[in-house]
Amino acid sequence: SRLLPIAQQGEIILQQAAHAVVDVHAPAIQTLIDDMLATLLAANGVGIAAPQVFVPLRIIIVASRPNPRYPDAPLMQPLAMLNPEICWQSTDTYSGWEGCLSVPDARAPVNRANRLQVRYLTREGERMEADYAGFVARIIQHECDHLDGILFPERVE
Ligand SMILES: O=C(NO)N[C@@H](Cc1ccccc1)C(=O)O
Ligand SMILES: [Zn+2]
Repeated sequence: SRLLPIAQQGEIILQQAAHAVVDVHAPAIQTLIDDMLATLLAANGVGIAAPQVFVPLRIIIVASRPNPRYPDAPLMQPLAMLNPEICWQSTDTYSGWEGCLSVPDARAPVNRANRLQVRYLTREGERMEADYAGFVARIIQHECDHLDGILFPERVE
């Protein structure tokens, strides 16, 4: 895997909507997923979206785990979600601290839905629907915002 450059706030790519992946099995898509994961781990991140590495595709990786930046984060296997769609989210929201690999040295409390249901394709092309809550649900909302060109400071009330 390669470490990819991470777009910083101000890059136009971060303000644009990304496009759906058509061929999940394309070698370039599989390589991109591997490189996004390597880039995320090297940055001690818990999530990343393809536009952050200058690729306007609807691919996110969710990889919560305790690390120096989020010591209380729950541990999960890193998960690539292709063409993710939040198909339901709870009306109850809760505030939590967020950061972004594209917005350096910024942390702010953001209100997010506490629970959600997301439909996505796995990197193997399998259609999934799953429920998430808490910090992992927060990461998913943060990453799906990137796919629509929204950065977390725009969510700060
Ligand atoms: O920039 C990203 N993701 O886009 N990475 C964030 C993800 C994130 C999301 C929500 C709360 C905390 C952290 C990070 O600091 O690892
Ligand atoms: Zn981000």
